[in-house]
Amino acid sequence: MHLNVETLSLINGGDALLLALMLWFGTRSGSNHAVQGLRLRATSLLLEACGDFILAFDFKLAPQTVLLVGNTFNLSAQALTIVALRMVLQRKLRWREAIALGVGAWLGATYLAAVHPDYRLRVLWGSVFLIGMAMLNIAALWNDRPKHDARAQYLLLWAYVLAVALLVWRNASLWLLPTPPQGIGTPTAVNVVYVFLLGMQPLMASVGFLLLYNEILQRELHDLARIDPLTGVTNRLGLLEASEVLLVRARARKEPIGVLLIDADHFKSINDRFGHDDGDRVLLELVYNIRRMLRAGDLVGRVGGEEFLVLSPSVKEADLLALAERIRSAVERTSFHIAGQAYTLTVSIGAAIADPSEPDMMGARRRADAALYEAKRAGRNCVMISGG
Ligand SMILES: Nc1nc2c(ncn2[C@@H]2O[C@H](COP(=O)(O)OP(=O)(O)OP(=O)(O)O)[C@@H](O)[C@H]2O)c(=O)[nH]1
Repeated sequence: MHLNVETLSLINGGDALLLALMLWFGTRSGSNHAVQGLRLRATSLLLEACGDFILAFDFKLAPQTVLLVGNTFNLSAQALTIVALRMVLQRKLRWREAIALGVGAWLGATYLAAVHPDYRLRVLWGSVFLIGMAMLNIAALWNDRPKHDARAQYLLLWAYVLAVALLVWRNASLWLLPTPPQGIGTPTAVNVVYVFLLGMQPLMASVGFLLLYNEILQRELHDLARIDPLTGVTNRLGLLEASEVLLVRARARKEPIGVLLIDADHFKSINDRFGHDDGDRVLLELVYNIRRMLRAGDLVGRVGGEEFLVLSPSVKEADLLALAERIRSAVERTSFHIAGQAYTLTVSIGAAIADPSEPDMMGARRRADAALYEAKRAGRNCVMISGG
């Protein structure tokens, strides 16, 4: 079988076109920016396919047309991919940088083809800009990467690192070969390998994009399942998982964990007087007031309607009581604005200390519950700590 650059380009163009159509039709139902990113990627594949077809039929076209039009398609595709990837990752889009790199590459390649023809210099010029584009993608994938469950993100990152290596290899080969090719259409080993690997890039990058999209969706679902939709704090499931992590850490450090159970007093009367919507707003303000009193490592979660749990690692009893008192008094001093009127609210708090030797947090949670019950019985708006 004889595989030349034209045949490979025809196959590459067909692949890119098919991928573009699949990606376009497969993302028609969604509308979030990750989906818009995939659609932009489909558009860039379409442009890539056009560039490949130009190269496949270069024997029918004037060399200047091949160069000018082919480069326009390919560089636009690369620039769009930068923005598409950033859309999927929800990063700053960097349209300006993408366009500047594309235009810079095109102008230099055109000059080095029409005015001062030098194939090696032209490839070098183009490669510098393509490496710049790949670096923008690498930066998007590397910065703010999640600590866990980021396999697809790393995979795509390595694919771009390999693309940079391929460009370096191509240039090194061109400058070191005794008889370098005079154009990409010349059937040398370097050109064939380069075009072959370049042809795999639409498929690899598209699979990478889809894996990344799936990974981002999984992460969002994971977070959504652990966040209370009204207040934005951790829900019961999130608290359960976090308390296991905190307990493991507490055992390693041999330090206790403080537990606070905070319950709004007479919350039913707020709902009855002002309605559920205003009651929801009061809950949001209450959470804000609890959060602003916490230390960096503390965690607050919603365990029930108007009941919140605070986990405070590495605290002694006195510090925990001081924290509870700070929260109680902050809420008491706050004016909650409901229907244009200032309204005060109080909270009762039950506190308990979880010893790191305990098998789980359930015992401490029960003790905090009992202390909360005592606080309610004692007249509310106070803090009680479990005796053990
Ligand atoms: N607005 C709003 N109200 C809620 C929500 N979840 C629970 N509630 C209300 O919270 C109130 C809790 O009432 P109770 O359990 O009687 O407690 P309370 O009125 O705060 O009285 P004490 O706890 O005994 O001081 C009920 O009216 C619930 O409808 C919510 O998400 N939004």
